[in-house]
Formats: sequence, structure tokens, C-alpha cells
Amino acid sequence: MEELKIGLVGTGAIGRTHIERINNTLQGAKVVGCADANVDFCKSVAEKYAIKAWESGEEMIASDEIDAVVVTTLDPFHEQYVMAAIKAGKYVFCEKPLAPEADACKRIVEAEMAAGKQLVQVGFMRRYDPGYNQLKKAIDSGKYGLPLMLHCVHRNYDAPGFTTSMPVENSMIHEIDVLRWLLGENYKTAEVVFPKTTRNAEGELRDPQIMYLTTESGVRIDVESFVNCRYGYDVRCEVVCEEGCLNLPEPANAMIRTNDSRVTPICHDWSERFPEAYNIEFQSWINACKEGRVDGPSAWDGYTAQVTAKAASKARDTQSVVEIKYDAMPDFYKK
Ligand SMILES: NC(=O)C1=CN([C@@H]2O[C@H](COP(=O)(O)OP(=O)(O)OC[C@H]3O[C@@H](n4cnc5c(N)ncnc54)[C@H](O)[C@@H]3O)[C@@H](O)[C@H]2O)C=CC1
Ligand SMILES: O=C1[C@H](O)[C@H](O)[C@@H](O)[C@H](O)[C@H]1O
Repeated sequence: MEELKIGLVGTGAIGRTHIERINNTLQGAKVVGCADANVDFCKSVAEKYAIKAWESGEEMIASDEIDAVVVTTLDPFHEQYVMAAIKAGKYVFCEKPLAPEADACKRIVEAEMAAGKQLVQVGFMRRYDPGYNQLKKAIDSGKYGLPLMLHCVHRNYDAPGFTTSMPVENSMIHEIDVLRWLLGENYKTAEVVFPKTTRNAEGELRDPQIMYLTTESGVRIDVESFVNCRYGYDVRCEVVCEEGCLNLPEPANAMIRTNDSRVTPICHDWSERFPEAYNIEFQSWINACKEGRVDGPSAWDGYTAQVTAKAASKARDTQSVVEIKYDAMPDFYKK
């Protein structure tokens, strides 16, 4: 079967890692064109990978040179390119979040339903991480009883340009999606509190933040976001069950004995922490596109995550506990 010809919009940090993995590691597809608002930089990326640089992302998406689309622009511009892909009837992988606003996610859902075929996958890659899959297998086994509490940490070394809404709506959106997937249920309430703010936070950013979620069955979750921790990239998830406690595995880095000490390096950023998850996610997406289906996180998952994030943002801004209300999932999205 012919290779899937992919057009990628957004040749920034993660966009380039996705070109690298699709063209040099994975099977069955090639990124053959790219576009970006920064046209000159886009041309330099296109030259590096010997692919076509397009002045317009929409023109690239509409072209018969492209079979499928990857969107890796900044969050506010996801919608325009996802919509262009739906209009062209092409499969589209959109990095998380689907869109910063729940209304925009709903517009995408409605456009996809009107097109009559699921085309959209959202880049919630932690569902593909072997570590999170070990947690899910252990929970689903029932060996340890029911989950009661989850204690999570999502720390970045730094996060240039972050504003106070982004720890929830851009960063902890990962936990919002993966924990819903892990536990197999939606949330009921959200709350966000501010510990003491680090002097390393830019401008008005409140950092760290702690988000508290309760699920429909009463599981209590706390997620700490610290996007300027200044020691590395640190993601943890502890699931406390009735008869056992499950911890997300950390990368097995060698311990180094030096200078009268023992040192075990940790990751510096997302690209080092989850390389396998990204590769499994994209190989699965390529295979599904070639078989004419979407089997990853859908536009409805993207919408549900953003509804949750917006409830958490309301809780943060009002310093209150907010009850979360979800629309019923349309049959269109039921597996
Ligand atoms: N799944 C994951 O773990 C991660 C996901 N992401 C997501 O990937 C996306 C990109 O993030 P980064 O690569 O870190 O950002 P970046 O800032 O490195 O790259 C964004 C690119 O988008 C381009 N751009 C901005 N507006 C545009 C427009 N209107 N049309 C076309 N191009 C435009 C910029 O010129 C830039 O090249 C974000 O949505 C982010 O949430 C980022 C890091 C990790
Ligand atoms: O998706 C990501 C990364 O996974 C980081 O952990 C987040 O903090 C970052 O904001 C986001 O783009």
C-alpha cells in the first residue's frame, strides 16, 4: 500500500520532532510538505527534510498532494487547520489541546459530525505511554480493589510565555484526559488553589498551581503543576487503591557515582520523557488512517477535556469548587 502523504502545519518544537519520527523512524507515511506563519523558518525546515514548503497551510491541506494533516501550531490556531482538513475530507492529527476554548472544540465536533465521518485525532499521547498502560492494566485487573485517590505531579523546568490560565488549559490538560481514560469515568467537580508563587514565574503567572478533581464515583484527584521548577521535567502519578498503591514508572536512567555522590539524571523536557508514547501514538494513527478509521482520542475527547479545563479555570478565577456539566456523548462518537 502506498505511503500516506502528510502535510504538517506548525514547524516549531514539536512539529519538527513529529517530522523526524514520521520520516526517519515510523513506517507507512512521510511528511511531504509543511507550512508555518514563520515562512522563512518553514522554508529552512523544508530544506532540512527535503520536503515542500507551502506559503499557506490551507492551500497545502486542500492540495491533492496531501492525504492527511498534522497540526502543531500554537493552540489558538488549531481550529482553522482542523476545520480545513475536515472540509477537505482528510484525516487530521491535532496536537493537544484541540482548541483553547470549549466552544471552538464544539464547532469542530459539529463540523466533523456534519461531514458524516470521524476524521480528527487529538494528541493526548499519554494514553499510548507504556507506563500509563501498566497503570490501566493494574486498575482494570481488579487485583488491588477500586481506586480511591490519585496524587499527580506535572513539573516543567521552565515555560516561557506561560500565563496563569495555561497550567490548567495547556499543561494539566494531559492529566485531565489521561486520568479520565485511566479511571473510565468523567469528573464531577473541579477546584484550583495557589501555593506560594515562585520568584521564577514570569510577569503575573501564578506558579505552581494545584488542581483538585472529583470523579462521578467519588475518586479524589490532586494534580500539582509547577512549570518553572528549575530542576527538570517530572511527571508522576500515584493511584491509591483499596488494597494496593500503583506508581507510574519513571525512565530507567543509569545511576552515576561521581564526586563522592550518586547521581541519577532525570529528563529535561517532554521530548525526553515520552519518546515511546509519541512513536506508538503516531504509528497507530498512520495505520488507522490507511485503514480508513480513527481509533485514538477523538474530537469529542478534546471537547470533553476542554469543558473540564474551563470548569477548572472558572474554579481558579473564582476560588471556588465548580460542578462540571457535560453534554451527552453523541452516538457518532460511541465505539
Ligand atoms: N503532546 C505534547 O506533549 C506536546 C504538545 N505540544 C503542543 O504542540 C503545539 C505546538 O507547541 P510547540 O511546538 O511547543 O510550539 P512552538 O512555539 O515551538 O511552535 C509553534 C509553531 O506554530 C507556528 N504558528 C503560530 N501561529 C501560526 C498560524 N496562525 N499558522 C501557522 N503556524 C503558526 C509558529 O510560527 C511556530 O513555528 C501546541 O499546541 C502545544 O500545546 C507541545 C509540546 C508537547
Ligand atoms: O504538552 C505539553 C508538554 O507535555 C508539557 O508538559 C506541558 O507543560 C506543555 O505546556 C505542553 O505543551
